[in-house]
Amino acid sequence: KEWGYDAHNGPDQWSKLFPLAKGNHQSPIDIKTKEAKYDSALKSLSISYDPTTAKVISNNGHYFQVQYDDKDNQSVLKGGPLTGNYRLNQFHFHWGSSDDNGSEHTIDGAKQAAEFHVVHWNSDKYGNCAEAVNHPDGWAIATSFLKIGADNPNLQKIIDALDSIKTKGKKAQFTDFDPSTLFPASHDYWTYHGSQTHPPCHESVTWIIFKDPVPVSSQQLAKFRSIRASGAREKAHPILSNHRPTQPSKGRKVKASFH
Ligand SMILES: NS(=O)(=O)c1ncc[nH]1
Ligand SMILES: [Zn+2]
Repeated sequence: KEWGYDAHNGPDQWSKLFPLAKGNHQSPIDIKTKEAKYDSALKSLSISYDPTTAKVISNNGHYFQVQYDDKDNQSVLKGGPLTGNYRLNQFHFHWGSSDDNGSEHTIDGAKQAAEFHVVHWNSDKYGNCAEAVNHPDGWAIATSFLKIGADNPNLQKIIDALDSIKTKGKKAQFTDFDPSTLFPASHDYWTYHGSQTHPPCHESVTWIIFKDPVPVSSQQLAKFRSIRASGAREKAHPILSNHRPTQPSKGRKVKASFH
């Protein structure tokens, strides 16, 4: 009985097996832009990725992800709300069953078509990504919203790889990809402390959410939905939607890097 996004194993059921899902610092949340306070102490973000550290694209049955070689600090995120080096480990996306929903975080209640998560871990303090997720300052996730518009050429290499990882458990070699090509031109961001957005839902994430969206065409996004939760020899079960609903903010303050 694996967690998922269907009625029988979806977000409302997760806390039965993963009690952290009922915590007070859960993600995603709704970003109320008028309540987000500008914080002049927030530094500018330093994003430095080596595209050759991209290694493998895989289908874990929940989404597809690209994993990076994180044996040293070749691809790191620093600055912003962060102290020290956060090493790039993987990226993935969340989407919905139609273009009018799909993001996990919302902006003043508005859902975006999809959401891009670039996962990093605190390599100054912890030995690896899995260890870091057990600590409040362990992870940092840089996030951009995808908005329906023109074809995004920076997504095409990913989309062209999806046919090779159609079913759960499949992997394929994938390199020479810089995730910052899917960040907006402006690095204005909101930041708050929260959790992984799916089990085990550890509250170890500094979220860094870019204000401006990046484009994706409806046709490109439709290809995401062809990825399957089912294995090669099982009945086809496309992942039409894999976003968690927003969680109570429980008094948490969202800070803004911009006026
Ligand atoms: N969606 S997320 O980036 O918060 C995540 N990745 C792995 C577990 N949870
Ligand atoms: Zn995610």
